[in-house]
Amino acid sequence: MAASVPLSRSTPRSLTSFCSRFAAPSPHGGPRFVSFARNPSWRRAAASMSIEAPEKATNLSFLDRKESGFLHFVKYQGLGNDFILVDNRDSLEPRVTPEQAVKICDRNFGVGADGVIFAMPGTNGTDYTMKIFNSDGSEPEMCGNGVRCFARFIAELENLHGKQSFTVHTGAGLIVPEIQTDGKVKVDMGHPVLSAADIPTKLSGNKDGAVIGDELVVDGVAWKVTCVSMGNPHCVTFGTKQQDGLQVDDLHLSDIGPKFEHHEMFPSRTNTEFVQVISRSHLKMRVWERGAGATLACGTGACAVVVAAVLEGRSERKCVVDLPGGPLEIEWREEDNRIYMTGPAEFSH
Ligand SMILES: N[C@@H](CCC[C@H](N)C(=O)O)C(=O)O
Repeated sequence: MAASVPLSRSTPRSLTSFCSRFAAPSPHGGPRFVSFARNPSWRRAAASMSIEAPEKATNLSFLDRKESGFLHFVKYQGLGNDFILVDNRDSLEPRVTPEQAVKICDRNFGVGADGVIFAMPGTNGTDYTMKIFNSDGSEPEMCGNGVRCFARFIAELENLHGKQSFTVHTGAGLIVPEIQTDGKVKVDMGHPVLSAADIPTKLSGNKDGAVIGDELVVDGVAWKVTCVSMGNPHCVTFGTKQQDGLQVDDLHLSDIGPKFEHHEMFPSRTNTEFVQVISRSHLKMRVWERGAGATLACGTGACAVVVAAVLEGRSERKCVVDLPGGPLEIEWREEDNRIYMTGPAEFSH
């Protein structure tokens, strides 16, 4: 998306008033994204928004303006899961509140995105901290597609080229994305968490506390579910008790998704993945995300799907997972119990 919003006196009233509601103060007063100037496509598609129409003529691009009251941002997407990225490297205080994030993410009255991501200084010895708000303003622990976008954003901000790797502190702990020479990003997503209490789910689980192929009644239908946390909660299903073997294209996601998300068995709500097995190394899924609804892709969801498929004996540990926005490569390594996700992350034009 070319989100260029040069506000002027002719700016439509609706846009001006929208901007006024989420203009973020600049604590240091300096230009935030000086590095935008390096990349011509950023200069076109990166945007800033202000509470007021500029009065004075200037030769500077609006991206380089120093006035406080501008929120500078860019958009990235990973397989169509799209995010507004904000340079927050000077502070652990996000420049945008959850309420403002809801407005910015609105696809009709705002910029439109599945979430807002902040690039913050590192904590606990990491290079950076990633914070994210969902489009409903809630704050998830982790975001797989988001961390790939985050890595590309950092590389652009820091003017880094070629293979690069960072340590990123997230609500799910340490995450390590590595930009590959082909521009894709491979992410060490850490270990999956299987204990019901930690996911969290009230489903009782087996003797180890894991919920694998358990029954969950949703709207009178008994689904078979496996629950996995990738830092954030996931409920994965391959079908109902009656019908094992979903045709995911036939699902009415906006009907069934919210019923899983808000089910009483998930005290922190849940992301839900509906999965079709194409082969033992090829899965197809649709996702209903907590706090964002139906999205085109979910990285943590794709990881959870492979873990669930392995635990249910449906797939190998290395799979291609097809999402509506495209494929991700996922591997759950036996040697170290870590999950590796590889996929694209692109600047939104
Ligand atoms: N799309 C993300 C997940 C974003 C967070 C999720 N909605 C939640 O609330 O847990 C991904 O790619 O992992």
